[in-house]
Parts: sequence; structure tokens; C-alpha cells
Amino acid sequence: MGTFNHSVKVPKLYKCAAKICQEVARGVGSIKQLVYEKKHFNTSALYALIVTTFQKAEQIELILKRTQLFEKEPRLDPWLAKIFISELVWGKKKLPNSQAKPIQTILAYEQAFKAHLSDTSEDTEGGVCKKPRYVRVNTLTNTVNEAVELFEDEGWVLQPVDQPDDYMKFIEQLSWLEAGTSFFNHPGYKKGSIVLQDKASCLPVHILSPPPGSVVLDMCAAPGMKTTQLAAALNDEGTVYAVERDSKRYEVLTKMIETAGAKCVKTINKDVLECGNSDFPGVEYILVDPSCSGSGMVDRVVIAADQLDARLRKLSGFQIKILRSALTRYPQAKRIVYSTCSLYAEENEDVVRQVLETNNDFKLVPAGNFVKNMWKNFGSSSFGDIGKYCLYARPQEDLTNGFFVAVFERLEDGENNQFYNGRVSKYMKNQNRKEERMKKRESMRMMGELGDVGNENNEHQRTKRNKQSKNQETNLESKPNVSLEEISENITDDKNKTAETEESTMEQTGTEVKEKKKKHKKREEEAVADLEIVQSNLNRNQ
Ligand SMILES: C[S@@+](CC[C@H](N)C(=O)[O-])C[C@H]1O[C@@H](n2cnc3c(N)ncnc32)[C@H](O)[C@@H]1O
Repeated sequence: MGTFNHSVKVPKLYKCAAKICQEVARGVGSIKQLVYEKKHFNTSALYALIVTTFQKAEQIELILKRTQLFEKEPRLDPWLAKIFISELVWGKKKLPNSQAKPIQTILAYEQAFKAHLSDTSEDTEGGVCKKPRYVRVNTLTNTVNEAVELFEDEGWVLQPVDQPDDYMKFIEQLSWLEAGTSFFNHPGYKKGSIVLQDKASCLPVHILSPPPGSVVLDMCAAPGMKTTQLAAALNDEGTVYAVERDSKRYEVLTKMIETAGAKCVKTINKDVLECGNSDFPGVEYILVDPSCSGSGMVDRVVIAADQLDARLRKLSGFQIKILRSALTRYPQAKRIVYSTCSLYAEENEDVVRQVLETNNDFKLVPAGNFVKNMWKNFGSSSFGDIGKYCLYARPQEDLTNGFFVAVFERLEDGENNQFYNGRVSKYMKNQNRKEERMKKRESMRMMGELGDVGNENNEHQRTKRNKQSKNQETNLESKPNVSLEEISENITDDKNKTAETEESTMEQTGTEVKEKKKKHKKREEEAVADLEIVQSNLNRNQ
């Protein structure tokens, strides 16, 4: 091993890359978001280094296991070591000429890494595909021809596309750029002429195809790729309601909309599960693109196998809930597209199946119809027609990120949803119960008001009632109007909410998630305390 000097620092690029990897793995943000937040002078090198490290995650883990690097070198920073291995084996294939200790330590294992790599490459190399760099032309600010000219001026050559299909033409116009081509600093990207959006990620909006002038709801909007694509589909005529719950991601969303010059978008920083028809009147087209495992993303962070089942269960619970709300809360909705960038049936066909089984207002329509039946990959045959009707983009065959799309359309009179099994979902039962409770309260309130008319004693009775309830309030330590049933329901609701928050805030920071959990726990405890107070008062009154 060469000599090293403790005072020699690791170059900033590697330290920064290791820090971002650690944050991505903790769910603080996406690679892109964190890289751009760091404002490092060599963004593209930083991005490439991190993406390669995640792409090669399985191989790196195997190499680490076989060389027992961390057992032998316990002081090595794990993410820094992974970054160096990635650079040494797949990146520049060398490390900076430095005496810094971590660099020297890694270099001492170079031969061992390479030897182990030759054993591992066969089974894992096939997992990574070389997809081209896709760009979507933002037709709100320039035409496809203008964008093509912009690139041709720089020496790019546009290749003809064989497929006659509009979708293929539009999306692939500029797709013949080598894998890894970077456009983050391109003036066209900075001023919003192009959007760096994967071809498969363009599918959901292409399939939803809202005509200009329509009212659209984008339920999970940030960072805003599909929101801006929706605005372009509308030719900026009509309305796109873009809802995003996470406040940090909401900021990114508003910025992206501004850069794209989309005027028809109304952004809402709210939990869409708390919204309904009165918030977004007249919604006709809905895009449901919820948080998912991201297993289709070529530069994804791999979820550890022992956590996968639990993670998928949580995610699919949330996905079912959000899709159901789309299908039940917007009476004027005609077409709804559900999409994920996951390749797991648990988040895709199975979500579609569960929602369809309890809904008789919508039918599933073959997604292939919307791409002129030219698509190759569909859902699993183990889901019967549901599989046939849903569409997949698969990295190896389509050279895109992995994606899933399902399309729902409102039933016409006399039509049936062939997958409906006649059962009412728990979700709908809860919704109906809530509505009934609200109606009951409203009619009691109305009766109270009507009762005032022509009743001389009413004033007196109301004062008496108020007095009684004030006394009760004091007895119940200010919790008089809450029934046992309501409090119990709140506890359950809060429990569900805690789970849901966990599922859908993958993109939130660890601290935010912790804070939220704390708050939910406190609310739960308060609700339990309320329940006990009401219970003890009831016992006392019996
Ligand atoms: C897969 S991303 C959406 C990507 C986006 N459609 C695009 O194309 O750029 C999912 C987004 O949904 C947001 N989200 C999750 N649960 C939500 C909820 N209940 N209400 C609103 N937004 C939510 C997440 O914060 C995240 O930004």
C-alpha cells in the first residue's frame, strides 16, 4: 500500500457525491433534485458518478461482501467507498492521484475488486439498459421544428424515425442522443424549450389526451413533467389543477410551470385525499401518478429484499386509496389514467383489479388503443383481461424507464364494468358513513333553525340547551360534542393517515417524516385520552 497523509483531503466531487448518495438512500430527495441543489461546479460529472453508483448497486454490494472491505477497513465511510469503487471500476477507471487515506485504501483493493467483478458481471450486467436520452419539446414555447433547428445549429443530426405513429414521431424526434448525453446546462433546457422527460413517462398524458379547453386534475403533480405536458396538450386553453402535498416539491413544481410558460395551471399545495369536486369543479380528465417504488427507474435506489414486501404493501394501500378517490369523487370525470414507474404487479395490475372490483361507474379500456395498437408490452396474463388492457414500458425492450399505464372511462348507460364483483369497498363504506353523518348533522341544524319559527319558548330553550352543554363541556374537559363513535373513528383515521403519510412521503426529508409521525402519534394519544374522558363520563352518568 502507498503512503498517505492524514491532512490530505478527499476531492470535493467525491465527498459531495457520497453525501448525496446517502441522502437519496435516506429518501431526502431524488438524485436530480439533490445534485442541482448542491450547485457543484461540475454538475454532470457529479450526476454521472451518483447514477452509476446506484445503477451498479447490486454489483458493488456483492464486491463489498466478497472482499469483506468494511470488516477489514471499519473506518471507511461506506458511501465514499461505494463512490470510489464505482469510479474505479465503471467510471474513469482510475482515482485521483492523491495521498488521501480513503483513496489509498480503495486503491489497495483494486485488483481484488476487478477479480470479483469478473465473477459477478454475468448475472447482473444484463439488469442495466443503455437507454437513449429523451427530450420532450415544450410546444408551449416553441415548435418541434424550432427545437430541432436549435440542436442542428449545434451540430446534432436528426435521424428519420420509421414508425408512422404520431406518438413515436413526436417523442422520438430528438431521442437519438447517446446514452448519458447531458442537457442540464443546455440553454434550451434552461429556458424551457425542451423538457428532459423519459419517453415512457410521456405515455400517461399522451393516453389521457385531454382536448384544448378541458378541465384536468393532476393529483400528484411534482416535479411537474406531466403537468407541463398536460398544459401543452391543452394548448394552454382550459384548466389544469396540479396538486402536490409536499411543500418542497411544490416549490419545484411551481418553478417548472413558470419555466415552461404554462398559464392554464392552477397549483395547490394540499393532500389530494382531502380534496373533492367542490375544490376542482367540473374536472373531466384525471391523471393519477402517485408515489411508487420506482422499480422501473433505470437509476433507481434498490429497496432491500427484506423490506420489499412491507414497502409494497404500504405503497399499494395508498395507491388504491388515491385511485379510488379519483374514480368516486369527480362526477364529471370522463377518463382517468393511472400510472406508475414501477414494474411490480402489486403496484399496478393488482391495484387496478382491487379498485375495479368495487366500482361500477368506470370500465377499464385497452391502453393499446391509444398508441394505435403499436405497443409491445402489456400486463401479466395472470390478471386475465386486466393484464391485456394495461400497458408496460420495459427498460430492456423499449429502451425507456419502466412504466405502467391503465386507462379508465366512465360507463355509458346500460354498460357494465366486467370486473365489478358487487362488493362495496371499505373506503366507500367509510365515505358513505361520513356523508350520512354530515347529512344528519345538517338536518339537525336545519331542524333547530326551523324550530325557532313561531315557538315562543325557543329562546328560553336554546339558552337552557346552551347552559346544559356548557356544563357538559366543563365536565368533559372541553370535549362535549364528540361522540364515542366519532372519536374511535378519528383514532382509526389517524392510524390510517400515519401509514399513508409514511407511504407517500418517500420524497420528504427524514426530519419532516419524523416530525409528522410525532404529530400523528400525539393526535392519536389525544384522541385516546378523549375517548377515556367520554367513557368515564358516560360511566358516571349511567
Ligand atoms: C411519482 S411523483 C409524481 C411525478 C409527476 N407526476 C411528474 O410527472 O413530474 C408523486 C408525487 O405525488 C406527491 N404525493 C404523494 N401523495 C400525495 C397526496 N396525498 N396528495 C398530493 N400529492 C401527493 C408526492 O409528493 C410526489 O411529488
